[in-house]
Amino acid sequence: MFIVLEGIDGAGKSTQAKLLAEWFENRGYDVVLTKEPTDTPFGKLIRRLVLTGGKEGIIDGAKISHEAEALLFAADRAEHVDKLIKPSLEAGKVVISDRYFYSSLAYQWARGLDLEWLIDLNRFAVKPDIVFLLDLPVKESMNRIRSRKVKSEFDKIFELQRRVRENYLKLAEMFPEMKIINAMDDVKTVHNQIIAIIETLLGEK
Ligand SMILES: Nc1ncnc2c1ncn2[C@@H]1O[C@H](COP(=O)(O)OP(=O)(O)O)[C@@H](O)[C@H]1O
Ligand SMILES: Cc1cn([C@H]2C[C@H](O)[C@@H](COP(=O)(O)OP(=O)(O)O)O2)c(=O)[nH]c1=O
Repeated sequence: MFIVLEGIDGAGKSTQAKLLAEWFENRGYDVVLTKEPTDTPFGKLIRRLVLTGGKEGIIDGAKISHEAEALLFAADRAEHVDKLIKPSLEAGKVVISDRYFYSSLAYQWARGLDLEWLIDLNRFAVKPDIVFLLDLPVKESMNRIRSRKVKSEFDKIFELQRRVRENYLKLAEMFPEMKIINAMDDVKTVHNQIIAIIETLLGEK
């Protein structure tokens, strides 16, 4: 089974991914907990070129184009799918990924790129069985991760996150595997919402 967690920064994805992995492990499943951007050289390249502490990616004094950003995320994902996700699924493991191609659709679309081009670019990515979209107002997510962000960047980040949240909600209407979870609730309640859906899914398998 392949499960993905999506949502804006600070929505609770890594918290819920860990809890979900433990839930499966306690039931005897072999679990692979992973994330994008990855920790491979491709993911490290993205962190160095694109995610420079909340600032725009800069190479030799020039900003990286949004197209180049999208291609870097897709290259990291192609390696992720080929080297970890596909082999793990073929070995019968449960794969839980904190972010996947839906992040590229939501974020790179919010940067002004064409959604159809982004969907085409990511067509190689195997479809998950289910995607939990942890949805919450940007104000709440920003409160949760206040310490992570530079204050001067606050307004710019807020506006981008607002667009990203809207994009995710639009994507949830286009991709039936996406389930919207109210991430405003406490950690345990959000976990229980996720588990209820997983149990239904396991019952169907
Ligand atoms: N349901 C929740 N209610 C309140 N705080 C939460 C909740 N889930 C996570 N947090 C806290 O919010 C912060 C961001 O959570 P995290 O799981 O790292 O989000 P993400 O991986 O989506 O960026 C962390 O400090 C975490 O402990
Ligand atoms: C996977 C992915 C992430 N992102 C963005 C979302 C986040 O703001 C950022 C980094 O992801 P994040 O989950 O914050 O990773 P970390 O905390 O380990 O740095 O990258 C994209 O813009 N496109 C993508 O395809």
